[in-house]
Amino acid sequence: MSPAEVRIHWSALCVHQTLTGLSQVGSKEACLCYKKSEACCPWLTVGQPVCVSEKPRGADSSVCGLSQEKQGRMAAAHRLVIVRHGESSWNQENRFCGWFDADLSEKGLEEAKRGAQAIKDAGLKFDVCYTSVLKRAIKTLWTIMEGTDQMWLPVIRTWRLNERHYGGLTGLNKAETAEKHGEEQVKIWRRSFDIPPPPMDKDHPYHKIISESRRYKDLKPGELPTCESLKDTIARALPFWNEVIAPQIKAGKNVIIAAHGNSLRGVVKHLEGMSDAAIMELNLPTGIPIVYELDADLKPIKPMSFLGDEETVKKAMEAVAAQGKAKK
Ligand SMILES: O=C(O)[C@@H](CO)OP(=O)(O)O
Repeated sequence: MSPAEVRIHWSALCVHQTLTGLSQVGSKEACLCYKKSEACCPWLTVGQPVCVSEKPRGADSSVCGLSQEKQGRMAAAHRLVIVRHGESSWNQENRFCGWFDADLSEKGLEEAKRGAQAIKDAGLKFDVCYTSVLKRAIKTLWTIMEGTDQMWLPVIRTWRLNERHYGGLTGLNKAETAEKHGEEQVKIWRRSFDIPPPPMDKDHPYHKIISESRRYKDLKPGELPTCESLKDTIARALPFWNEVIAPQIKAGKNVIIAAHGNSLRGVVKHLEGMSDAAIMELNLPTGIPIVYELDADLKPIKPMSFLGDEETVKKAMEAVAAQGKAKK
């Protein structure tokens, strides 16, 4: 067995589910796992053992460490921080939100404040901030800027980082929708890669407030969606990533993106080269900043790292996944 080359955060393993030995991962004493497919984790080689703990069982702790040479080879050229907004009032009510401009709940504001503190504690500084045109993401960003004393930074807002448009499901309770249509169908609507929810008709209660909002007046014909799959969301977010954000990162700017569960899942899928199947299982927690270390080509050199304790992150991800379950 060749020595483990990468120390990996266990929650990142659970996210990708492309590693063997996951049953051992819950324990702090977890040992070696192996990547089994090319689906994701570009920083790992298939068959390469990876260490999922500080001290793998039955192995010398030096097995975990990166050699000096490896550390040099894997040095990050850039760092990117992404953060999903804190809990919104519609997250709290468990309603499909999409392009509806729900505000942060009190808990969401507290989550954003904790996220700000974590960024401050990590000493992260930014040069430019990107967010959507929806207040739950904008306020999360403000809270982080305030809490880290960086309120002077430039902020670029774009509809291209908006949440995925939930079409006709907008405003519906997720658990009630699961009772009516089944949990499987709701999972398909929430997490499938290319199956969109039903479109939002003109007589939908939230059609006017969303589609006639002044913030979208400059969109070109055909750009204003009536519903979006994750694939559609990526298709409108990626041009902004490629044309605006990526060049800034490559120019050496420290970037933070405060956006939404699904627009950020799109960014993660793109960065990590995740398969359409693997992205289905990724649920991003609200308000917990995520740090990526990137090489010069903006490929991650290690798994995403959460600025939050493992247990909180795990629970928050599970809670997001469970939103689509029917009430018992
Ligand atoms: O309702 C929404 O807009 C999103 C994010 O809150 O939900 P989901 O996690 O179901 O994609």
